[in-house]
Amino acid sequence: MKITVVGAGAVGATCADNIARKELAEELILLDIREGFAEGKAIDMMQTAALLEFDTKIKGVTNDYAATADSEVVVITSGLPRKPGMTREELIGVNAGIVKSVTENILKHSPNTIIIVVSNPMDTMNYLTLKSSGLPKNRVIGMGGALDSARFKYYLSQELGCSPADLNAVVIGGHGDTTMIPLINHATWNSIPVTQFLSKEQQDKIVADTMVGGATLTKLIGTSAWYAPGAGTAFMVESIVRDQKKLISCGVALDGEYGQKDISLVVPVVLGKNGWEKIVDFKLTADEQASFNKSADAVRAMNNVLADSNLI
Ligand SMILES: NC(=O)c1ccc[n+]([C@@H]2O[C@H](COP(=O)([O-])OP(=O)(O)OC[C@H]3O[C@@H](n4cnc5c(N)ncnc54)[C@H](O)[C@@H]3O)[C@@H](O)[C@H]2O)c1
Ligand SMILES: O=C(O)C[C@H](O)C(=O)O
Repeated sequence: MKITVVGAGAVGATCADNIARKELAEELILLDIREGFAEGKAIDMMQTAALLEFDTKIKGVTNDYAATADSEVVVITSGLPRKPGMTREELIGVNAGIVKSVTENILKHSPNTIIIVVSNPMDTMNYLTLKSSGLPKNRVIGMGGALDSARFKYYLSQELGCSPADLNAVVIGGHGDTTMIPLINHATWNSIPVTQFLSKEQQDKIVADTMVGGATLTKLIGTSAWYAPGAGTAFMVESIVRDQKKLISCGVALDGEYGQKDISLVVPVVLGKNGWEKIVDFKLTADEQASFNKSADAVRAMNNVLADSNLI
């Protein structure tokens, strides 16, 4: 198994670190545009191999796409992160060009790969990759829901005083401060609805905190988060390369599912060796479906920027 991570910054390096620790690949290429950066990060990580006892061989390269040839999975994290006070959507101007050119270069050497898009604004960057790569839709997957669902579980566990691992909780919609939809009415604590243990006020606060989870960390840190984003991406990679068929919220192309078409939005999908293999219908209430449609409108408006800029 060969995996490539593009972008050796905070998220890309953390994702690579998680992939190596889990030994998800024999060969892991870390690629960045900044001279020597990925090489340095890769050597630093390889120097943990003796301590952490993993066998994955990590190699860093500067813009050398030939080194990525025949990767079975490629993770794209290249691009600017937001600063405090910014929305993810404000990154589109710079990141769309980066994601498009990275995708083109990757496909020259790995034409049948599975691409996981992390760069923001993720819903629109995943749509761009779907449109510009020509890959079958099941092989283009956006990371956002895995992270947002983990954050949702964190906030629920804090309020319930329980282990996040005992929770089932899912976020769908868009990966934006106002477009994500934490499905609190579907969330359970070892199969008991969490709504049985939380007041309406507590529920509303958990939902609101989850939605601005990324912005909260950006304000605290000064740039956006990377530990949970890197782990969330590796979690998806693991389900694909081990063919685990885990049900994970991911950004995927919708063709009528959840009432939407010609858009990438986050919905629960089964992830396995073929990429996303099945969209699972959560049977939304009328209110949840209305929120989903509103998120779709907002994401579609961002997607239109791509056409206006001749990127698709
Ligand atoms: N989808 C999510 O849930 C999620 C979570 C966290 C971060 N992100 C996004 O991921 C991206 C990366 O975040 P970060 O914190 O790692 O940023 P970072 O600045 O630490 O790293 C980005 C890296 O991309 C590299 N890069 C830029 N252009 C490139 C190109 N053309 N080819 C190869 N490499 C290139 C930079 O040199 C840099 O090392 C941002 O857009 C951020 O918003 C998304
Ligand atoms: O918040 C950000 O801009 C980065 C990422 O999308 C996140 O949710 O952590």
